[in-house]
Amino acid sequence: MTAADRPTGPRGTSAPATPAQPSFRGPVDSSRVPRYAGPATFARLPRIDEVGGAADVAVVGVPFDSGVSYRPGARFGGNAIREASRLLRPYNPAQDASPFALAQVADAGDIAVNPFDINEAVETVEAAADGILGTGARMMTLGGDHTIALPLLRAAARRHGPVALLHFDAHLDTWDTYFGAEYTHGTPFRRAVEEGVLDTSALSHVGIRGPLYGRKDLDDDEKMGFGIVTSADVMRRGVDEVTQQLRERVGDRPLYISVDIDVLDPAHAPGTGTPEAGGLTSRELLEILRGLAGCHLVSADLVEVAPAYDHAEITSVAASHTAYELTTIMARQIAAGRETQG
Ligand SMILES: N=C(N)NCCCC(=O)O
Ligand SMILES: [Zn+2]
Ligand SMILES: [Zn+2]
Repeated sequence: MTAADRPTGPRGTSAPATPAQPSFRGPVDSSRVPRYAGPATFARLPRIDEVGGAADVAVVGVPFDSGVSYRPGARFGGNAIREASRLLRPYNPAQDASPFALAQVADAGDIAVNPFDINEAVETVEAAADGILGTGARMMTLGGDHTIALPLLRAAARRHGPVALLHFDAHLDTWDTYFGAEYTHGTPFRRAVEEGVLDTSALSHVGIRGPLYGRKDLDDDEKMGFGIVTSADVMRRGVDEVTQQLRERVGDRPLYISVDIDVLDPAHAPGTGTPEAGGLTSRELLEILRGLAGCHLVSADLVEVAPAYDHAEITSVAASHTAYELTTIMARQIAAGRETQG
């Protein structure tokens, strides 16, 4: 084909054979710089200031655990996950994607929150999340205890409208108050329903198990609109059937995924504050998440990693892989959106 034969664009210019692919700054190359060297960022990715202060996916820490009802220590979770994530590699075979080449994923550091004033902490997280989502970024937040889901959901809803929620947890976290306190790690999703930040036609808990205060806990939860996939359901029905059900419930709504690491069995995640026997395996959790690829995931959190109770980084490694699957879903979707826009 000569130049004259080439198809031309509307203004007579030669149409490029393939649109230019944007390039993104990825992780430090672990074949050149030992993976245990240097300060930890999530997956050895650049800090957000190293990529011009903006990213497609911002990985953000929230070192806060003043909302817990039992063991403290989740304030150290984000940094434990960053440390454990040094071993992640750039290609994710389970989703056939190199997430950090598809979108700019960067570590946005920590939100500095007041450990002595929960109300102020909730406001600080909400304002910081507004700022990050306002740049057009999606958030992958590393907790911190589950209290932080409320301000994160408020910010997500301010940007997208009421969001669908998939909540992976041993616990319902739809209780009313503890010691009269409204903002705790056992109450974020009741507050979120009350405030109208959730799309109540698309709410599911996954991995629920363990003793409750009373039957009313379940009745209240159902009235709020939640469906429950128990930990035993995952075992009996299997990952594929459960994932299909979750996908149908969520549809193409803007989706928030909240993962409390205690959804995993204490054998798979001992490093957490309120452990419950009989949980998911890390394999089950990762497979369910992979099966959610293609959903419109706008933000996610991973909370309740308390490294003081961990052994050999079992919990923080599982958490780092969980965050990796979630960021892969986001990066794939960002790249797909870029392609449809041309
Ligand atoms: N969000 C977590 N991890 N736990 C909530 C447990 C609340 C309770 O102690 O009843
Ligand atoms: Zn929990
Ligand atoms: Zn929780």
